[in-house]
Amino acid sequence: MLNGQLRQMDAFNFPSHSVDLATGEASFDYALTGPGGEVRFTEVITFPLPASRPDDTTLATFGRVLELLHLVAGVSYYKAAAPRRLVLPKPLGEAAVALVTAIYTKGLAEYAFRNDLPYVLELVPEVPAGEVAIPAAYDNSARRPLSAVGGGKDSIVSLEALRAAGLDPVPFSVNPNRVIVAVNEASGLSPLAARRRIDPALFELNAAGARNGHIPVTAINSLIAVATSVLHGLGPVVMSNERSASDPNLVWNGHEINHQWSKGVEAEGLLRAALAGHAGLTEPYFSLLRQLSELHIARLFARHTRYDNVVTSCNAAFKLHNATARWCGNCPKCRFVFLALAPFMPRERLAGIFGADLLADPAQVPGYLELLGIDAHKPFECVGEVEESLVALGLLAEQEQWRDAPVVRALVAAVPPEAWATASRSDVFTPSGPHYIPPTYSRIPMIRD
Ligand SMILES: CC(=O)N[C@H]1[C@@H](OP(=O)(O)OP(=O)(O)OC[C@H]2O[C@@H](n3ccc(=O)[nH]c3=O)[C@H](O)[C@@H]2O)O[C@H](CO)[C@@H](O)[C@@H]1O[C@H](C)C(=O)N[C@@H](C)C(=O)N[C@@H](CCC(=O)O)C(=O)O
Ligand SMILES: Nc1ncnc2c1ncn2[C@@H]1O[C@H](COP(=O)(O)OP(=O)(O)OP(=O)(O)O)[C@@H](O)[C@H]1O
Repeated sequence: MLNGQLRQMDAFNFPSHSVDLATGEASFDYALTGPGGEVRFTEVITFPLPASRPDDTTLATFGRVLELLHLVAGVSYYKAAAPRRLVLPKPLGEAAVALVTAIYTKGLAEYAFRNDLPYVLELVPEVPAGEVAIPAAYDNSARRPLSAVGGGKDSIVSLEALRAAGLDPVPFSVNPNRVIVAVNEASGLSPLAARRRIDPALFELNAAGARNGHIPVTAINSLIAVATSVLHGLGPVVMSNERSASDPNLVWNGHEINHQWSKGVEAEGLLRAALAGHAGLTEPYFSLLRQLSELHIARLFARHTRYDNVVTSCNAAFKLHNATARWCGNCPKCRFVFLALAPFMPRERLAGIFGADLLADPAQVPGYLELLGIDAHKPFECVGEVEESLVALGLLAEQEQWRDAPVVRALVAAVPPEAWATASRSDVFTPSGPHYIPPTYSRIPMIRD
């Protein structure tokens, strides 16, 4: 009955949104509509409040960022039915329309692929005609950066690079769980946090068999971070999205399918352009690690020992329900991060961080073959390129502490001779590719070595 009703939905709408500046609580309303009626949702995001009320210009900019957030955060609810019409609430400028279009097509590409819904990749939002007010310019580029912290190694590398450069970062997280709280405590810095409450009705629909799948969560977290930064009179939001996040997992019906699309450089450019065009923000958001490979970031992370007891990159620790305490030790991300860190730290230290030595366990071999491109496509997870895994394996084969580990031996034997030729150490450790790092930040020495 429920699914029958959802399948009849032909449009996704954005009825309203509001914010209460006394509590910091913003509500975002959504509706799936069709001949069978409508299903409504409300997402609530609670922003941390600044010590004093911001001036009107700041509040106007904050309001504009919330308008973009309303549109982008709708993906979670759109995906429960995937109707063919996406009906925007009011006229919108070109850059904002480009962002919204990409979020619902490229950001939902893995979802479209897995649910076999090719039309999702070609959605065109319906935008009401009319004038769009031009925002006042808002330049916060010289203020303290807000550094997004996800609990994993990448954001720790950024936080420490900003701190070492004297830029006085403020750590920021959405729904900090135990891992993130512990990472912030280990940093010794005073963090800000926003609370995001997905409408529980969505979980009920999921349990009843509604369409489900991956969404571009980084775009949502990024806009919440930008809104928080504006509200608190802070500077650019610094993300830790790496070079390989821009590379697709596979091509389907002529479209690239990228699990990490909203961490990629295309999404970063679209988000920046929409924030400039719609909210007047001149330097809102960039990834400090954009030109670095995962392996390069792993090398930088190995220099910091203060996070060893808390750092966790495994996605299972970040589930909304039934999260693991730390590393699950049996997923592509755990395997990849273990392999990436192994060349740069003592074996005991790495086993201590993970609570297990993954390269000592032969049961891990099939998963590693996948990462090495020997089996299937790149997994739908936040893992580096095949080249990075090959370079890491090559480095391990040269080290006494690792070369005889059962998994290392099995993998070295399994990699075809021609595959090694595609793995260039200098490519992996030389920063490259497009980026939006502003000059003050691109001079940070730690990112350059
Ligand atoms: C933690 C995780 O990996 N979750 C993905 C998983 O969801 P699951 O049901 O196992 O657990 P929950 O995350 O608790 O989600 C419960 C339901 O809520 C829906 N939902 C969640 C967050 C949200 O913002 N919107 C939602 O609608 C979700 O669909 C669940 O039904 O599988 C889901 C289906 O494939 C994924 O959508 C969940 O992914 C989370 C949104 C998530 O936070 N994932 C990140 C760890 C992640 O994958 N990051 C990527 C970057 C992707 C990007 O482009 O931004 C990465 O690090 O590579
Ligand atoms: N809950 C969150 N709140 C704010 N930012 C987040 C959150 N989760 C992830 N991010 C940010 O999103 C980006 C991508 O997240 P990702 O999980 O890849 O990074 P990470 O946790 O730093 O490192 P790792 O790749 O080791 O997991 C990073 O900049 C990260 O800081």
